[in-house]
Amino acid sequence: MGDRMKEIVIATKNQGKAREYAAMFAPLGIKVKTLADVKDAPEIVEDGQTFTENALKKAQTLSDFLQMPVLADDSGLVVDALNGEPGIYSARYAGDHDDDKNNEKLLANLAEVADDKRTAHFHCSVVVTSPIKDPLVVEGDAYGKILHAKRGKAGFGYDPLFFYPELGKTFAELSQDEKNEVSHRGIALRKLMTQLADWWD
Ligand SMILES: O=c1nc[nH]c2c1ncn2[C@H]1C[C@H](O)[C@@H](COP(=O)(O)OP(=O)(O)OP(=O)(O)O)O1
Ligand SMILES: [Mg+2]
Repeated sequence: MGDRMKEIVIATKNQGKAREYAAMFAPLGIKVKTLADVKDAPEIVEDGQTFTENALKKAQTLSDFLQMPVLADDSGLVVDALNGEPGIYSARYAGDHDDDKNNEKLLANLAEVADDKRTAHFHCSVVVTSPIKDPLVVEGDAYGKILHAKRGKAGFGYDPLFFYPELGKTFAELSQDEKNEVSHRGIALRKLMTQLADWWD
């Protein structure tokens, strides 16, 4: 990592994501800032057709505004029995960023679906852009199953319904470090780390 890279700006309003990035960047001595720390940040409309398009738009909009490198994360839950829904619409599936309503709608739509058909994965596209360089793009996926009721209080979003078979727990039953070790976001960020220092300098 370049000597000057002590801080990274993430184009996110999601405090759950921000906590996860903060935990993963902390051991590297890198502090995380988010849209909450940026004054008069431009509005970003997530109208892409893919996670990666949306992440590119979030990052590029803010790095053009700040004239510095910016990271963005577009992520969501892809449910096989629902033809990939909610997918890129995960944040506004039922209510706009209403996790409880989103989880209720997911359970309702899966009510008739048998256990062995409740497979799903979380996807995460992470992009780093700059005003002058080609973007870095990485992705990660975590595979599991959707339960019939919530379990656990940690995490955010769909975590309480997402059962991760390898650990026999939902993502909401994992500590921050445990989740980062296996999550779509952790996988994507570890891929990014292998390229970020070269890109940054
Ligand atoms: O690890 C996760 N655990 C549980 N749920 C998750 C996770 N990762 C994404 N998700 C869900 C939450 C939200 O419903 C959507 C993300 O939507 P997404 O647009 O990427 O994020 P967002 O709008 O909350 O914040 P922002 O765009 O400002 O980064 O997928
Ligand atoms: Mg969003």
